Amino acid sequence: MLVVENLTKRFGRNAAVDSMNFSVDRPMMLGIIGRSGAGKSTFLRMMNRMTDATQGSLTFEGRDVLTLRGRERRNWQADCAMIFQQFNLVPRMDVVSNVLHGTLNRRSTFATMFNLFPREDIHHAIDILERMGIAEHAAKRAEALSGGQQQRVAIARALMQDPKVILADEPIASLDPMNAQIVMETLRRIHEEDGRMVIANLHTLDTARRYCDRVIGMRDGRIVFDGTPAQLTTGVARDIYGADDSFSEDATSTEIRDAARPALTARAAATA
Ligand SMILES: Nc1ncnc2c1ncn2[C@@H]1O[C@H](COP(=O)(O)OP(=O)(O)OP(=O)(O)O)[C@@H](O)[C@H]1O
Repeated sequence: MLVVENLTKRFGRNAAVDSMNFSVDRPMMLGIIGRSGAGKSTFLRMMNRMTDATQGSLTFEGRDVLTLRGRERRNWQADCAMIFQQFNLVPRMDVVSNVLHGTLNRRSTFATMFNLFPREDIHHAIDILERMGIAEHAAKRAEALSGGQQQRVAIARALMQDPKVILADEPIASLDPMNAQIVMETLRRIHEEDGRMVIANLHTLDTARRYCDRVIGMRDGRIVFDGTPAQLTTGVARDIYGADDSFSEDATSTEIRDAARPALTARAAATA
């Protein structure tokens, strides 16, 4: 279904992604972990065609993604929706209009200029917001919502595209543990109920273990681990994060715990 071969992205002499190879044969929840700068975002951006690869190939259901041009490329970007750490909503725009912006690629310039949305799209947007548990906020400005609610609006906007794949670039890195859990459960539910593939860059081991079917570990642009959550032992994690014997699982945890002992993220651990 997804085949990645020798995928490489160089920025000058630096290989952000270095000969990445893996394949996925069914829709699943795939987590990509690794310390800051490992190449996780660059991979998602190549898959979504926001960044061009230097070499290699990526095919999805037989579609040669990296060679798509024009309308075909835009169609792929609709099939492959992306959500981001900072939500990327229009803060002063109401929630339902933000969600409706997920249909932009199939609307005319005229309709876009005057913010005209077909009635059925508006109903569909509200149905999706209901599914996300935030329909009562539909008329509020996006900036009035909490981070967790804003991320669910961003997921709703992605679902408006009816994508085959959702790419989530550190979707919970800006959220408190409670909201992080709600957002991860939402992504898991979208995978299980709709059969969509979810690929999520994650900073925390326990999140990857808990929600993903398979985990890829990256270090310096290379895949250094590819396996099940059960195979992701502390020793393996130490390899991925490049930490020494003092590496502690706690340092990569977002578990809800005593507020007096806030959990450090892996990013914090890696840069500490
Ligand atoms: N536009 C760019 N120009 C130059 N170098 C870049 C660019 N984008 C990324 N890089 C470099 O590529 C490498 C991988 O970056 P990338 O953002 O993919 O890592 P990451 O694992 O997603 O890290 P983070 O978790 O901090 O986002 C880093 O060394 C980064 O500095």
